[in-house]
Amino acid sequence: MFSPRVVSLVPRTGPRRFMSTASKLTTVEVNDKTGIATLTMCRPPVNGQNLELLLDIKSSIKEIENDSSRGLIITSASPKVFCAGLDILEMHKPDQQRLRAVWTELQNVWCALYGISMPTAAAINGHAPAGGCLLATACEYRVMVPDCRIGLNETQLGIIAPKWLVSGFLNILPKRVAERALTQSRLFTTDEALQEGLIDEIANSKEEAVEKCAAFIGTFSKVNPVARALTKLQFRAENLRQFHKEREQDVENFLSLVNRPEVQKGIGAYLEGLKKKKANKQ
Ligand SMILES: CC/C=C\C/C=C\CCCC/C=C/C(=O)SCCNC(=O)CCNC(=O)[C@H](O)C(C)(C)COP(=O)(O)OP(=O)(O)OC[C@H]1O[C@@H](n2cnc3c(N)ncnc32)[C@H](O)[C@@H]1OP(=O)(O)O
Repeated sequence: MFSPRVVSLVPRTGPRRFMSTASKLTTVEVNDKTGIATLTMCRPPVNGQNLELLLDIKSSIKEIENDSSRGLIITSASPKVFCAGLDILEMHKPDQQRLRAVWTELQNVWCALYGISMPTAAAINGHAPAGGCLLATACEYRVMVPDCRIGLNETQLGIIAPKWLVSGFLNILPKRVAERALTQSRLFTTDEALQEGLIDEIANSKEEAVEKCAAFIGTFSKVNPVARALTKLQFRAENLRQFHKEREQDVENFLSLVNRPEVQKGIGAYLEGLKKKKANKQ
């Protein structure tokens, strides 16, 4: 199902690049000068998080961690979308084993990104609903391009974002704003996200967003890395501990929720809506 990764190292002069996986759903590029790794999601058209993309993101995060990079920037190869969240096709009339694996891998990706000790930043070069927002809020810093949307819109699909999924969001936003946003399925525009503190900066292009993320990571150059890492993990330990306690039950909750007839109906209607949108564009 998932082919072994092929790692090809290009010369150490100039930026070093290693293609993460044989399937190429993500790439990892390490800048030799700064030591910062950029993980790019490359599953057109919208980086829908299917099982293979999730496995690939997880492997790339682990690869970056093992390579002892100075920091991690996550971004997307798609021109308009950072990540559209879970691939809705994985949830519609699902294969049960695969659905279980999808949710388990979403948990694994979150856990790997949220709990990594090195500095992390998201260069949000397009829309970031649901699972896209999850990735961005697992990072320590967010830079977003104009005229895009970010947020947790699960209730719109009739599903409930569990506590661990909301914890990154809650690290950033006041509880009151987070509660209202989740219950309203609110997708913040770039300007609103900046105003509320959901993102830290706006950049005019993906390149500028990556540069700003690198500058953020650079601010730690004079900080003791072990002290930094332990401090970060101290802030995140309680959410991670709670997650590990509940992760198995969370998989069962997810399966039972997604399999409910009314939720299946809602997901089907949502998919139809996405298709109609495309037809209206043509
Ligand atoms: C106690 C708790 C118990 C249990 C917990 C249970 C559940 C919790 C689960 C919650 C976790 C996470 C959930 C999710 O991530 S659900 C996914 C939510 N995502 C969305 O709603 C985004 C939908 N997409 C969009 O809004 C737009 O596509 C987007 C991203 C703004 C881009 O717009 P645009 O550039 O105009 O592109 P199109 O809309 O034309 O889309 C192009 C193409 O992609 C298809 N597509 C888009 N999004 C998805 C997706 N998420 N999955 C699959 N496919 C997607 C779209 O249909 C088009 O396809 P086509 O074939 O028509 O070209």
